[in-house]
Amino acid sequence: MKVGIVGATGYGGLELIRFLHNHKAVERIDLFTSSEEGVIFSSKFGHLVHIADTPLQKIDYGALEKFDVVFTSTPSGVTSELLPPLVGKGPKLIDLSGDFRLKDPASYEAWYGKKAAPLEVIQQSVYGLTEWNAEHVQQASLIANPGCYPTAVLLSLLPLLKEQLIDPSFLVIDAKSGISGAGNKPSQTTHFSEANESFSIYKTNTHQHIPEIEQAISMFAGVETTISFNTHLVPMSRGILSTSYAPVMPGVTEKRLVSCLQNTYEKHPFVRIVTDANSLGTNHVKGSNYCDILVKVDSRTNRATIVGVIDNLVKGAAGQAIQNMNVQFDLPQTTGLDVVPFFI
Ligand SMILES: NC(=O)C1=CN([C@@H]2O[C@H](COP(=O)(O)OP(=O)(O)OC[C@H]3O[C@@H](n4cnc5c(N)ncnc54)[C@H](OP(=O)(O)O)[C@@H]3O)[C@@H](O)[C@H]2O)C=CC1
Ligand SMILES: CC(=O)N[C@@H](CCC(=O)OP(=O)(O)O)C(=O)O
Repeated sequence: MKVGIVGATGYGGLELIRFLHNHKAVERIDLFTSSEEGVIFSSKFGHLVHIADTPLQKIDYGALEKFDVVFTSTPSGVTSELLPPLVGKGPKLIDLSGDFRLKDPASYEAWYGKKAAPLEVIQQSVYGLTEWNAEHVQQASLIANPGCYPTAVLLSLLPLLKEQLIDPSFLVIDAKSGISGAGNKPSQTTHFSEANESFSIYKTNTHQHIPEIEQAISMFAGVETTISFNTHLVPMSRGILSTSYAPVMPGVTEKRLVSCLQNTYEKHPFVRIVTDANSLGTNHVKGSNYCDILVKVDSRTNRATIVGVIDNLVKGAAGQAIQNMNVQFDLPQTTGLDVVPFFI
């Protein structure tokens, strides 16, 4: 199939190229830019010499319409305007940004501080958390790829919430991310001299992923809840680790929680349930499409500690997008990671 990537020069776009280059179903990859038309892609990214030697192209609707799949890996606020004219025109659209995730435009505007996409287009979008929504993803023409934090949080919590094994009324989620989660433009907080040897909280109680997580818990677990969710910046390149705390329902054992997770993800190749905390950490998932999940019950408080670990660029962005493409076209759940080297 022929694939176009808008936002190819960003971190998500670079990982998409790495995956797609070895994907058996992909015969051609075209790369689009809003700022560097004509620049030979590999001249900017040495690890892609001989792999992506094509020039960056200007974003053009006539060209985009001809692809089988178009990935948009742009900052929020871009695709809400760019994609509506393309929906239903031919290519399957997989958007990595937050622009089509929230079903309520007022909620998007409140949390993102930007104008929402038209309601009729939002209504057509399907939330692409592959492990939980493959059936709908298969039919969709516009897929809203989940955010990075929501991927780690939801994959680890949804099974336990759906089976009513933990109490949704007191969910506390403490999440940490590497710097690449913030994209390739340094800001004061992500600049090396600020982030290195530091550890900081940001967007305290106001993170835009709060409504996305609550919406997905309602959608997939059938539970309405208000979460406490906070995010922290860790001086590492990539990776997310989220630790959630919730009271365990009366009579539920740790064994029951573990088996619920194991049963849910038995047929999902990219989720691993780990039982030993020593084998859990962002280094174990770097560059991979895995989400690792650990659950332990604190016997003193009868609260569960639920940990989800992903590579935010891969499981949270590009890899999840490729999984969505595979599901849409009924392709094997492969990623083709082996040959193309890492950038970071
Ligand atoms: N980084 C991560 O871990 C994750 C990111 N995401 C989401 O994926 C999306 C991409 O993230 P990421 O790759 O990190 O972002 P980056 O900031 O690294 O890259 C975004 C790219 O978008 C292009 N771009 C910027 N402005 C515009 C515009 N107005 N019109 C068209 N293209 C534009 C730029 O390329 P050019 O100048 O060449 O046009 C830029 O390289 C974001 O929405 C992010 O929230 C989701 C999950 C994880
Ligand atoms: C470390 C860091 O800054 N991470 C970003 C994640 C951005 C993201 O994925 O947000 P979208 O929902 O807009 O796609 C953040 O916390 O805002």
